[in-house]
Amino acid sequence: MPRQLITNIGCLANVRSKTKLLRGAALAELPVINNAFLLIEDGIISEYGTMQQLETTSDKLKTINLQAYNANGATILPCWCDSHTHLIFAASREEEFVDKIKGKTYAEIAAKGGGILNSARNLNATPENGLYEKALLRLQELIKLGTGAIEIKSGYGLTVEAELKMLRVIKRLKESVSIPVKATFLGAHAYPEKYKEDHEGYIQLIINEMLPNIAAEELADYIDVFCEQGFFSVDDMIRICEAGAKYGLRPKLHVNQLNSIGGIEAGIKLGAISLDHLETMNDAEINALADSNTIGTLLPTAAFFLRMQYQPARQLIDNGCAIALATDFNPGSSPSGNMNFVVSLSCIQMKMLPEEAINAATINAAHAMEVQQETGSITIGKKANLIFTKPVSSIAYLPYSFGSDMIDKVMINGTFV
Ligand SMILES: N=CN[C@@H](CCC(=O)O)C(=O)O
Ligand SMILES: [Zn+2]
Repeated sequence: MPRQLITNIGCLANVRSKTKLLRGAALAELPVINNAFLLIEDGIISEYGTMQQLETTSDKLKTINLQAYNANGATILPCWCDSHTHLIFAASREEEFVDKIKGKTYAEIAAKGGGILNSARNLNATPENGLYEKALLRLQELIKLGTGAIEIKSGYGLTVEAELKMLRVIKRLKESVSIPVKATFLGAHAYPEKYKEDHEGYIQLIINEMLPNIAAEELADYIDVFCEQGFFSVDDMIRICEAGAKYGLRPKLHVNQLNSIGGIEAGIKLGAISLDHLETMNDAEINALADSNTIGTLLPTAAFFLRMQYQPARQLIDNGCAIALATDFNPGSSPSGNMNFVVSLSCIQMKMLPEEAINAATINAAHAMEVQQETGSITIGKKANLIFTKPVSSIAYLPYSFGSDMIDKVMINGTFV
C-alpha cells in the first residue's frame, strides 16, 4: 500500500503520544492539532503535525509512492470503539417495543417468555449462515457509522449448540472484517425455559459443557454474566467467572442495570476488565469502582430506550472512576449500534462534556476491550481507523447536532470504506 499523506486537516483530534486509561479531570482533556497533516504507511499512523511543520520537515515526505489526500478543513478523529454489543441476533423485537409503549415493563415482558428468551427461540431456529449474513450486514453498516473496533457477545443461544453457533459466527466476522473484533461468552444471560426450575443444572451446563467446548475451539476472549434479580445471582456470577478464569477468560459483566445486588464489589474482586450498564449505583459502589482498575462501561441508549434513569456519569467521573461508553446494540433494550448517538446522548442526558464523551467512546473504550495498543487515539503505530467529519465549527458541534449525520468518510487501516 502506498504511503498516504493527508493534508489540511482542520482539527486532528485525540492525538496522543502515549496510550493511557483516562479518569477524573484527565477525561476532559482532548488533545488536538489544528491545521494538521497525517501520514499513514501500510494502514498505520506513522507521523503527524501541523501543516507548518510539514512544510519545514517535508524531506521524508517527498519520496515516490506518496498518495496525497486534501482533507479540506475536515475534523479527523479516531474511530469509535464499541466495547459492548449483542450484534448476533436472528430477529428484531419491535412487538415488545409496542407492548412497552402500551405500558408493560421490561421485567413483565421477560417474565412471560419475551425478552432474551424470545431472541433465544429465534436464534436456535436460525442456521449459522443466516445469522452470519445478518450480522455481517449490521457490522458493515456500523463501520460506516464510524465504529472501528467492536466487542460482540453470545447469550441468545442458551444451549450448548446455539452458544457455540453464535461464537462461531463472531469468529467468522473476525475473519471477514478488517476492524478488531472481540468475542465474549454470555451463556449466563438468562435461564432457558428448560432450566426454569433447575438453575443449578444450567450453571453446570455452562461450566461443564459450554466452557470446555468454547475453550477447545478458542471461540471467546471474555466471559460475561447478567447479574440481576430474576437472572443470575452474585454467587452464580462468581462460580461462572471462576470457571471461565480456568480457561483464561477475563470477565466483562452486566451489573446494576435494574438493581444493586452486589455485582460491583464481586466484579471488582473477580478482576473484571469492565462492569457494564450501571444505571443503579450507590455511593459505596461508586467509590469501590473509583478505587479499582475496572472500567465502568455506560450504556445510555439502553436507559433511553427502556425509559430508565441514566447512568450517573457525572458522579462516576467526578469521583475518579474510569468510564467508557458503548451502544449495547441488541434487539431488546438498545436496537441501535450508532456510537454517534451514544456520544450525543451522553452529553445531553448525562452532562458529559463533549471531550469526555469522545474520550470515553474512543481511548477508554479501547481499553475496555484491550485494543488500546491498536486503536482508540491518533498515535504513531496505531491503525489508521479514522472518522472524517463534514465541516464542523468545533468538536462540540458533533454531539450537539444529534441525529444529523456528520460523518463524511470513514477510513479503516488506511482505506476509505
Ligand atoms: N441486560 C441484559 N442484556 C441486554 C438486553 C438483552 C435483551 O433484552 O435482549 C442488555 O444489555 O440490555
Ligand atoms: Zn448488554
